Amino acid sequence: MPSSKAALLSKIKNAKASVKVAPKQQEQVSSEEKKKPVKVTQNQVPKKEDKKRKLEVQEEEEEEDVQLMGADDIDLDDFSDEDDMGDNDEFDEELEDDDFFTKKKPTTTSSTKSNKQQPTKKRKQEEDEDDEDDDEEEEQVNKKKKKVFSEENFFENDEDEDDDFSEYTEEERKRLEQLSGMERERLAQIEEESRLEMADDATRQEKPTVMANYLEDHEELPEAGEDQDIGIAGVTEDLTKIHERIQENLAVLANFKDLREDGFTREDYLNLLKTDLSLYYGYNSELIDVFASMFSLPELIEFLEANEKPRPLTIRSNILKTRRRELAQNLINRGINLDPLDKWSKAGLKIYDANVPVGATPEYLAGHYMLQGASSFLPVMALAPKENEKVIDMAAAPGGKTTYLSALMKNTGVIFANDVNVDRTKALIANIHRMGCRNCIVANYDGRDMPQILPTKVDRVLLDAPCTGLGVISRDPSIKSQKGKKDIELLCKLQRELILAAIDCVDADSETGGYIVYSTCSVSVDENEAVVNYALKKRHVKIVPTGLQFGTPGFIKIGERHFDPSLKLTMRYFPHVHNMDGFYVCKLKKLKNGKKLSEEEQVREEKNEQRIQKDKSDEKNRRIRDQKDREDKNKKLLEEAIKLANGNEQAGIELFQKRKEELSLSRKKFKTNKRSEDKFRPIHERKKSGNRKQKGENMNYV
Ligand SMILES: C[S@@+](CC[C@H](N)C(=O)[O-])C[C@H]1O[C@@H](n2cnc3c(N)ncnc32)[C@H](O)[C@@H]1O
Repeated sequence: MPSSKAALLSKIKNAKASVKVAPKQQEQVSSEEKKKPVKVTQNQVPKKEDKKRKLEVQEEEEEEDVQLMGADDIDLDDFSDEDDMGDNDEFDEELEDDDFFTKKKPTTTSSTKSNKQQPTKKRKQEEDEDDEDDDEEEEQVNKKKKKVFSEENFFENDEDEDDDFSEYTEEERKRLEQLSGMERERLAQIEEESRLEMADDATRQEKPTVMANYLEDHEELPEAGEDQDIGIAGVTEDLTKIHERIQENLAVLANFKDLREDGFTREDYLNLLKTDLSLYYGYNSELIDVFASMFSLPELIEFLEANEKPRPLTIRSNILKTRRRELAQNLINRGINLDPLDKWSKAGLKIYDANVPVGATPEYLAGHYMLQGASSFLPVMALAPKENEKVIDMAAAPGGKTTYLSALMKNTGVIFANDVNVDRTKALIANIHRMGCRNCIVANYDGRDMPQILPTKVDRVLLDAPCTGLGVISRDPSIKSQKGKKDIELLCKLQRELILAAIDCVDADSETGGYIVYSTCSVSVDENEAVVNYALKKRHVKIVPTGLQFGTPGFIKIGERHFDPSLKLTMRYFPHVHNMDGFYVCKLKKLKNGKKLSEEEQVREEKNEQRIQKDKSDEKNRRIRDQKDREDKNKKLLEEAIKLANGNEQAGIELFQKRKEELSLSRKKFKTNKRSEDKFRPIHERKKSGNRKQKGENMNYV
């Protein structure tokens, strides 16, 4: 340490002493109290013994909790499926002798709760480690401090001095008393300056050197959206190093003003971060861009991390064939370790582990359940079809949602289960049969054509649209590298066309329904909010609440893009927030049949309508005029005929009628001649003469 700094610190010690402890107070402190351990300040670590005791108490309490909630004592009412059964009397009656109430689940179930126990142990271990860390840290801090002050040779024998300045030698106290107020102020100022200087030193020492380190190993910084070689040409750096750089970069971006390295912009750091994220997690740069535009940086990391872990395995019990508690019991007997899915579902079961393949049990083959991700329940619950309704599942294969719709409708009404992919309709048909659904008609059309094909409008439509699958990356990691902006673009065009078709299939005047649910298993805004926003502009629909108990509201603003405020009624589900597949659910109510036009289209349409009306009235006036002309002509002819009959009215009328017949005959002859001539003339000329003929007819008509 430079000697000037040592001198400065020595002054500070004196100043601290003078400011902190007034001589009078000092006298009041008994010698015994002086020997007491220094009081614990905010930054100090609590004593190990206290911490240990606290942990023991905490652990005892948690053990009690775990015992109370132990696997053997699971409340079997949790398996009730009454809600989903609706008012179906057959299922509503309680099973009085249901041994589910008395039987305990096999002890293997305890692993279902081991999640609850684990944290306690883990926490204790962590706390112990923390304790050790804290102690080590404390020791190190003390060592450092001792070192600093021993350099000053000031309080070198006083181990506690830097924790508290309450103990001073007689000599020091005398010196303190001699200090004038001004000196104290001056020294306080010096202390402050020195403190700032030291803080600055510390910051400088801790400042991460992300960019400098990167440029030591690389020729230049990565450009925005640049994909780095990974796998094929070999990973350019080891992942640990990339991970460390990600952490440091995040720290810099979180405190950019203080931690940035000179000469680098925020954008440089962001580009490097995105490149590192795509290398570390194995995404193409386009997808990282898509996600980075949706989440804050810490949330982006959480999302990417969540995609690395599997989601819980869930099944949906089929109330057309069984009750959930019955199914649960049967599966437990087969060694499957499960629990009710959650409060919000009366049909779902969460599987922890199984000794048998869950997709091949006799119960599965008999259609007692469907293997289905928890988030796939949600669009069907939002659509909430009623018994005896007409419903379309526009993109239905392999039928997870169709079969749920069928169960909620208790096999009544009709479901048009459609899918454009003929191979996938085979799986759809198989599932419909296995699950005992008798109200489904399977169709194989492009959903966009359905409004024209279906003979009738329906009460509700589910459009579980084809999408990029950006919400189910943990199930299919190939999405990370294989999907990009082009896929999003193509799919959102199809999604827009499908959503309009779905709306056009619904009867706005349906007495029980008039609803459309749009869902995807993608998290991208383009495939979700942007599609619904488009539909709001094109059709007479409004967004209504989904009726789902949880979820994150849809985006109404992202970057520069703004959507209709009602989009906050739509629901999003994220792997890192809800521990389920990423999903989007929007419920629409159809207000009026027909298209909704843009302002420009409306003006055009109105002008067109006015023109049609004008044409109609012109035609009417022309007819009246023609009629009047004919009457005038006839009157003139009759007068001429009477004149020719020398005033004999009767003879004049006869002459007039004869003349009319002659005119009529000559007109017929003219027509026939024209037609036979026409046969030998080219079509375009015939048309022309036809036009002329019409005009001529009008002129000759009497
Ligand atoms: C997300 S999957 C549907 C999953 C299904 N709803 C379920 O729960 O089992 C999307 C489906 O849309 C189908 N599809 C794609 N384009 C379509 C179109 N133009 N019309 C109808 N279906 C389409 C795909 O074949 C695919 O089966």
